[in-house]
Amino acid sequence: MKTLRDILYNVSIQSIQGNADITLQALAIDSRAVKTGDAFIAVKGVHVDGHVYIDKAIAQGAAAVICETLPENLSEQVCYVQVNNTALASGIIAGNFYDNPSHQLQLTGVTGTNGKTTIATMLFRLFTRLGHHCGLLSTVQNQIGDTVIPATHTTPDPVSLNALLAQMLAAGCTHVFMEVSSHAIHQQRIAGLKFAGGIFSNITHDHLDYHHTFDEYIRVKKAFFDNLPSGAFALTNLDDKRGMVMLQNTKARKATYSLRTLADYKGKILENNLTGLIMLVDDIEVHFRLIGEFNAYNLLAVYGAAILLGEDKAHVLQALSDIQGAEGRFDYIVSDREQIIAIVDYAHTPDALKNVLATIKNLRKGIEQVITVVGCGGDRDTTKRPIMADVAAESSDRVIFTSDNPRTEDPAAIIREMEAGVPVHLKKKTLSIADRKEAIKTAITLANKEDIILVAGKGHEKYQEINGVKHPFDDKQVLLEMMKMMDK
Ligand SMILES: CC(=O)N[C@H]1[C@@H](OP(=O)(O)OP(=O)(O)OC[C@H]2O[C@@H](n3ccc(=O)[nH]c3=O)[C@H](O)[C@@H]2O)O[C@H](CO)[C@@H](O)[C@@H]1O[C@H](C)C(=O)N[C@@H](C)C(=O)N[C@H](CCC(=O)O)C(=O)O
Ligand SMILES: Nc1ncnc2c1ncn2[C@@H]1O[C@H](COP(=O)(O)OP(=O)(O)OP(=O)(O)O)[C@@H](O)[C@H]1O
Ligand SMILES: N[C@H](CCC[C@H](N)C(=O)O)C(=O)O
Ligand SMILES: [Mg+2]
Repeated sequence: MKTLRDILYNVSIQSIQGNADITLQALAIDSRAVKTGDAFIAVKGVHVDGHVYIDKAIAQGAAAVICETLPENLSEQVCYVQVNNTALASGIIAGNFYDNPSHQLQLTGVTGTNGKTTIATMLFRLFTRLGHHCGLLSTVQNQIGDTVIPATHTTPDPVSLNALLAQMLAAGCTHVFMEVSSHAIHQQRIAGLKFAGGIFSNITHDHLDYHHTFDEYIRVKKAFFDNLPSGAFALTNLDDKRGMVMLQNTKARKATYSLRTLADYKGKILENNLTGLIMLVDDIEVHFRLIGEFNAYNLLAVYGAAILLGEDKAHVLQALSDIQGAEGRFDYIVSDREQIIAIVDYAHTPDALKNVLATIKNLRKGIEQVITVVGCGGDRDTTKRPIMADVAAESSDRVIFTSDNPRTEDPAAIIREMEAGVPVHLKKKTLSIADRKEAIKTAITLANKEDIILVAGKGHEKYQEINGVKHPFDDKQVLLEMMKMMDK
């Protein structure tokens, strides 16, 4: 059991009112989760200021309150700790509460606009195959060895994050691979964590609703590398325009990967088709199951990180050769009768969509049509909508605009914003069907023998979020059912 004083180690404190030697049951950053004997941390959020819930937290039994501004009336039963920045403090406090599990694990973080889930998942699978006990924190799911724990975020809040790392350590894990989203860096969800390494995949247009400008988005991503310790490695993609910028101010050991220039980990694509990639990796020829140039980058990142974590080159390449990609990433099925290829992919940014469609173009033998079904999420970056629609129309023969997760927005309005991005001469290729199931059905109806259908944006997701309710929905399942029903 920890006391309040124990968990304040390394926290920059302004004042303490009350007894800091009380024993704490748990930590909560949400008043709704507070139970008797807990410490409540009041964090300023995007929508509300957590400080307004201090009284509610106390009414629910909070024994301690950590805040930036003290309430006017203080309760005698509660110890108040005033700090400069509660978001930052919550990471350090959560680390202390759970005995700083990241300090006893080899924790590798992956950041970038696209590829985080793929890289983290492949590292988890690779290191498991190499005989290590591993943990994974990703958009698709969290994992402690074979045990799956559903994920609510790409990077969880600091209390959940440290609790998960502690569980991983207790279960005997030595290596943990996690995605580090830009929201998490900005909101200090990773404060206090000790990383053994950081990986940068790429940075392109996304999340401008949150970060406002591309420069700010770059600055936030770079902060992850700025804060890595000197004993860690920082591995970057040399072929990304901002690859070196990310490492400009890092204290960590710098390393690079590239498909185009000299780098510490160098790759070359020899073949790229539906059976996978054949690549030269540091002059060794290897076959991989993943498809597409963008996955050649992901594979190089995984390879480089594995070597930097002390693994043997030959063992790594042998094991990596047999590993599959993450669920819902270029996940394809081929129909029995007409050999229609249907691909489910999580492309939800302009760059991801461009890459997936370029990969499909490379796979085409010539006459097949490419039919793309795509939507954009509600309550997210609105500026990517017309761009994604344009990308889809440019690189497909037919496009059906549909709903992704509308969240609190009107699906028809999102689709109209997408349609506005399609140049006049491409309009005849497109149609709009808000109902995602109907849209997929229409794509199958339009498909002839050996055509390729891309269903983009939702990948592994098993639901569609409409007005706060998650309705069961699975792109791959819908494709399978519809193909069967229509006997294609
Ligand atoms: C925009 C964003 O990132 N929001 C995150 C943020 O919420 P917020 O700032 O809106 O919080 P708020 O509602 O203003 O509340 C402020 C504080 O008051 C507390 N509160 C609130 C209500 C109450 O009754 N009692 C109470 O104590 C809240 O717990 C919070 O600490 O802090 C919350 C607690 O950590 C997160 O759950 C929430 O994620 C929301 C649900 C979300 O959708 N986030 C997405 C955008 C996100 O983080 N995505 C990235 C991935 C992106 C990618 O992969 O491309 C991710 O890492 O998942
Ligand atoms: N290295 C890459 N470069 C560009 N696009 C990629 C790359 N890797 C994957 N993609 C594309 O981006 C999509 C999302 O990939 P992945 O889930 O690995 O990324 P992510 O960074 O985890 O995304 P999120 O931010 O949603 O967590 C894939 O389905 C694919 O279309
Ligand atoms: N992690 C990303 C995923 C977007 C996936 C897409 N299906 C959507 O709902 O917009 C986000 O929260 O922005
Ligand atoms: Mg992810």
